[in-house]
Amino acid sequence: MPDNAPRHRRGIATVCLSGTIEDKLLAAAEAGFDGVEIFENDLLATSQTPEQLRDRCRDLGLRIDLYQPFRDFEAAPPPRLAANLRRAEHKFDLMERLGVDTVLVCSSVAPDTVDDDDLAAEQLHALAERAAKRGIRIAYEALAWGRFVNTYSHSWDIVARADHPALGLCLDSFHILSRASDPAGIADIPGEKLFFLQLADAPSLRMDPLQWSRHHRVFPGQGNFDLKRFLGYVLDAGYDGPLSLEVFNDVYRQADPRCTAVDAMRSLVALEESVGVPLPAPPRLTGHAFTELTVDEPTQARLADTLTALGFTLTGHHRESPVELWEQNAIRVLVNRGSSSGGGAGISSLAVESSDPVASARRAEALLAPVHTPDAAMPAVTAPDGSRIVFCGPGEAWRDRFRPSSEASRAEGGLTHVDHIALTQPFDHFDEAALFLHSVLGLDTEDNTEYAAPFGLVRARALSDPGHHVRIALSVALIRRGEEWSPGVPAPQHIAFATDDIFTVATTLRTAGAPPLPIPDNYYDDLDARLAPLRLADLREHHTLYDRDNDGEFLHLYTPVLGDRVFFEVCQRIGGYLGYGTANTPIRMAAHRQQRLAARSAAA
Ligand SMILES: O=C(O)c1ccc(O)c(O)c1
Ligand SMILES: [Mg+2]
Repeated sequence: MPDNAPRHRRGIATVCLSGTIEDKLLAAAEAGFDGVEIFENDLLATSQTPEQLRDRCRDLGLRIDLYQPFRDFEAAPPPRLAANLRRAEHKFDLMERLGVDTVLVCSSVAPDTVDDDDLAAEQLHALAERAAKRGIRIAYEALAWGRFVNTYSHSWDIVARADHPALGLCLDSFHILSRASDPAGIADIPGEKLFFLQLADAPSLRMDPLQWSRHHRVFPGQGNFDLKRFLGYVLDAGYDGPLSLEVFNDVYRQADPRCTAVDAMRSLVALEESVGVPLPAPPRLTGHAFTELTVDEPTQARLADTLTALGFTLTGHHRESPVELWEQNAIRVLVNRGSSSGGGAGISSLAVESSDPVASARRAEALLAPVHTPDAAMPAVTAPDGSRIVFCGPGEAWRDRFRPSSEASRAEGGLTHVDHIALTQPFDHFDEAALFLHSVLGLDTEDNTEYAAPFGLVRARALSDPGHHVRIALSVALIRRGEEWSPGVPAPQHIAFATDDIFTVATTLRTAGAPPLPIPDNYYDDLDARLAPLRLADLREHHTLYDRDNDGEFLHLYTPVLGDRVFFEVCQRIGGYLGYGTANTPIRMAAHRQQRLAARSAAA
């Protein structure tokens, strides 16, 4: 898209959003969409008349861009054509009342569909002829699982054959990319024959396309499809209709539609950027400026003890708020003695060093992130999990807010910098959070795994800036956790500190009376069998976990959980290892569980 071209209108299908059509329309409008695709089931379930819906959309500033879907029309056995046309006329009546001029006809899936392109073209021509009389257009879409028509090139062949001005194509990125069709041919289709464009991404899965499509679609940028390339061909063809999102997804079906709509809009803005619509570029990130923990009264002493044992020093007090600054080399932990949001302690802010905090905030704003600028030099945004991300400039201006402690200089312990921050996401916000970090901060996904943990399946996705200065590891339960098994347990979070000498850190911890989280012998026996690390005895002695890949090694240990949710990791990267030791996470979880039970029975 050239810079000065009017931008494409932005749309969303009601099927993307949870709730009834009233909730969906409001959410779409509030997120700034220009139009909607009305999914038939949403219309059937409302008591509003089509005229009322039309007026509601108009009042909300939404154009109804598409009515969908109309199924099993083309290449029906000829005796059924009359009934199909009658069915269509009913829908045309409805569309007139709604004030929508384009209907999506998806390729037939009926078992008795006839394998005959001439018949398909002839029937679609008859449909278009009737539609044209009423000012209606037919957008024909090849479903990836269509009985005979399941590729865009096949659908284009039939549309070209039918040759009617009221008949064109609906292209849906899912159907095209899920079958690994080459989208390059789209550029050769005349733009005026592209009536509608539906955009969806999806994770790579080996799965029947229908199941994949109906349950696992995600918004652009949240999956593995190359939508930038796809959209490039569509725009090259001269398409000038709306960019409309059509995502069938089990999580979004039950999530707050207002969050989903904002997430959806963010995905579209980011996709537009990838095809040349300008946004403020993401400034370079150079590290974690500070991380703030909000801690309740009962947990404060334990946190102070743990930080001390890890080699931190209390170096300052906030001039206005009950916030302490703890430091060690390039690590700054803020301890906010305000009331935590539950669970004893929680990461309330994550501050990154940006080469241009004001530009970071401008980009965030363009991507619909809630921006707070109580201090223009240090703007902040709220992430989907509710935590704050603060953009700090290179000059450490934030330090002015702290009165240095008289008792302490900055310690020079064995921990050097923040390696990563790990945040368990609320069930409904995982894909949204990953897209947020990717688009707003410019982080890229570098690790995507799933594993079976003691309390269920976990999906983990780590994102990092290109220089590996800011790494954020997200995880989520794959299936919503039952409350009975884990009543009120808040999502765990941890900060991982880097060291060049993990065994010395472990020894220091033990000497300080705060030994690392115990790891069972079974783990080390297996480690010996699998990887036979050179320093197995040291690993075992120091309760240090181990991982290795082709590029290097990873050694890591953990503290117990403080309160119910926060703990620390200490890790040492050797060579070019870029992972997070994710394979060891179930071991760590079981060990934390054991420690929690032991603490509980000691208290009883
Ligand atoms: O899953 C379906 O049936 C369905 C319906 C309409 C669409 O546009 C689509 O892509 C899929
Ligand atoms: Mg579709």
